[in-house]
Amino acid sequence: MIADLGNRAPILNVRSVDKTFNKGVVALRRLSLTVNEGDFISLLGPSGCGKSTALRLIAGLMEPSIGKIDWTGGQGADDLGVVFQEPTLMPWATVAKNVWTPFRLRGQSFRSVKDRIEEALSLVGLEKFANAYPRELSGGMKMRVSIARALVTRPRLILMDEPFAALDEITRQKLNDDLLNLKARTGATVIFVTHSVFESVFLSDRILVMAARPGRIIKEIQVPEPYPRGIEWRTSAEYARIARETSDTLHGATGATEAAE
Ligand SMILES: Nc1ncnc2c1ncn2[C@@H]1O[C@H](COP(=O)(O)OP(=O)(O)OP(=O)(O)O)[C@@H](O)[C@H]1O
Repeated sequence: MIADLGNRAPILNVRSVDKTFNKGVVALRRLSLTVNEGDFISLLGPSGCGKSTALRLIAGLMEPSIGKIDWTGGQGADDLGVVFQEPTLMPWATVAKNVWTPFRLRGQSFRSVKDRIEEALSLVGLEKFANAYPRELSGGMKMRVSIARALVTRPRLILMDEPFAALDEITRQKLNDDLLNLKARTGATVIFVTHSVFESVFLSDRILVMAARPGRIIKEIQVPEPYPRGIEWRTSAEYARIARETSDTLHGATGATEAAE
């Protein structure tokens, strides 16, 4: 996995997508976004604004009611990696066997992809835990296994749905640092769903702030700070300024929604 951040070709286009569920719940209205190779995009918004629905549509797990999603990747498991809030590991299988899952589902033997599994575990710093079982791991380590499982096929796009929300603050910051290191090493393109203003400003180069009822993007905030980012970025005046702007946008939107009720 060699980083090639010079290439910023568009790989995904979401074009004016609406998603309406049965009983008329409009989960998303006119969602449009373009994802370029190497982007780190956060979808930030309050509960119920359609973040998970947007990810599920992009993952092809459901169809838009209106609009179109153009994806230059194929439909195969190779092109998309998905990480959920819960690590969803199989408790009876070792770490390595859990990471093997996307290949196993395609009928590829463990032995034939052993190198790829080792590579993915090394990317998340768990190479020494290949033979451990999930019950032996901390919450943060379990999440790393889940990330390794998403990376093992070297996907073109990684979708992460609040992956660190259930972790304590210190572990969460550590995994944020590790995620950026991983991005630097692999050139990964990421769409990251979060409730956290601070996490979105630390990680992303673009933040799409969403509002609820109907779910929609209300503002795109650019974070022009170059990668790699570390503690200097987290404690800088510019980080604080963008976090403030993002927070104001989010609270303005929430206030508007509440006022409309
Ligand atoms: N399968 C479904 N059937 C009906 N309504 C749904 C379904 N899935 C989601 N919704 C509704 O669509 C809206 C958006 O839900 P979604 O889970 O995408 O929001 P979210 O921003 O990810 O929320 P959270 O941050 O709480 O996970 C909500 O009003 C939700 O109740």
